[in-house]
Amino acid sequence: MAKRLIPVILVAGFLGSGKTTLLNHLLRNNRGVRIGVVVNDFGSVNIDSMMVAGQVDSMVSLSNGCLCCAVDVSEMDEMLDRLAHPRSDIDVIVVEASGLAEPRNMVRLVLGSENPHIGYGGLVVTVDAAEFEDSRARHPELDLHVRMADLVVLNKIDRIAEAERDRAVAVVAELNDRAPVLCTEHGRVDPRLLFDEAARADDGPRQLSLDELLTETDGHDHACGDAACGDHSHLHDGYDSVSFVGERPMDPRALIAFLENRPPGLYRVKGFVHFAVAGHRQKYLLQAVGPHIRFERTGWARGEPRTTTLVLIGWGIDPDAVAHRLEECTAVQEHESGAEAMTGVHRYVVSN
Ligand SMILES: Nc1nc2c(ncn2[C@@H]2O[C@H](COP(=O)(O)OP(=O)(O)OP(=O)(O)O)[C@@H](O)[C@H]2O)c(=O)[nH]1
Repeated sequence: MAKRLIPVILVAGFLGSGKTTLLNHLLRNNRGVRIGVVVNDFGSVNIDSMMVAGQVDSMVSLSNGCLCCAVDVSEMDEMLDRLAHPRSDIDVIVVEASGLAEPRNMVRLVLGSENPHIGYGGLVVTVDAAEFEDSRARHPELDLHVRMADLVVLNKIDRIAEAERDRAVAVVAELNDRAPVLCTEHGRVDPRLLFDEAARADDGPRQLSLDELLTETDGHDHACGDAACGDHSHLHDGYDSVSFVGERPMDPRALIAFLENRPPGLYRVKGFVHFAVAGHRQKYLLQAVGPHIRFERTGWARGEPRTTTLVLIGWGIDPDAVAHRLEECTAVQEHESGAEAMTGVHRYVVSN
């Protein structure tokens, strides 16, 4: 019997909508299914790969550019070849796109793959239910992404009231009456849904989305400059990212003041923070999506340098000015006392 094709499932969705959270959920609840991942981040520091590291055996990570136009089919093949080869023990590959990726190009890259061991397993699009209306108003491209999905994960429903959720479901269904819509908190999707879906790759690559790809026109001007990208604008047109690595600890008050008064357009901040405040020397995971700020306490690995590593993404921002403001948030010296300085941070700490 021919060896089963390894399905490649694409996970796309706007900045901060919950792709890494969903991926981590799948990795933790893999039910014995061996998952290989391709993680792509827009910044030069790949925070996403740091967030899934330790949970996954096989990972290929790409930073500093959007998979959808930073690589061509042969480069995508190189990545897939590292996970899917005759001796591979991987059952399924999940590709997490950057939050600015153009799913259509990602699908094209997988469908164009010459790797004989893989099959296209479908496109999952995550949607931040709380930010959906604002985001689609600012980025009409997001509607097209929902239309292309084989499964829509309407995430963060804990942040909205039931009526708002019903409205969001109705909008998604109107955009795409073909794909199931799952309402989730923290990306908690039943993995069987994806992996069962994925098993269909036995019958050859699924081409549901391809039909749409070939017929869909989104009416936008082409602004990418990459002929392979097709005739459309990109979410990452006009976006800038700043990668910040601070050797000196961060001053908690200054960092909170920065986060609460972000430069307009700075939509996404993620990474790890080192505060050298007595009793608070843990590694703090920082996540900001739109107006929401969140810290989680985690631990430093043995020997891990105590640095602050952040990626900041926004539209119309001045990257040098952002980097400068962050530099100003670094503390001149370690705070041996003054735990009260952490009060502002504590307002945003959530336990996992
Ligand atoms: N309240 C709430 N927060 C969530 C939920 N899902 C994810 N988050 C939080 O949203 C933030 C962003 O989640 P990620 O999974 O990193 O989002 P992402 O799509 O991978 O982000 P990018 O890679 O930057 O595009 C994190 O702080 C998550 O903990 C949810 O269902 N409810």
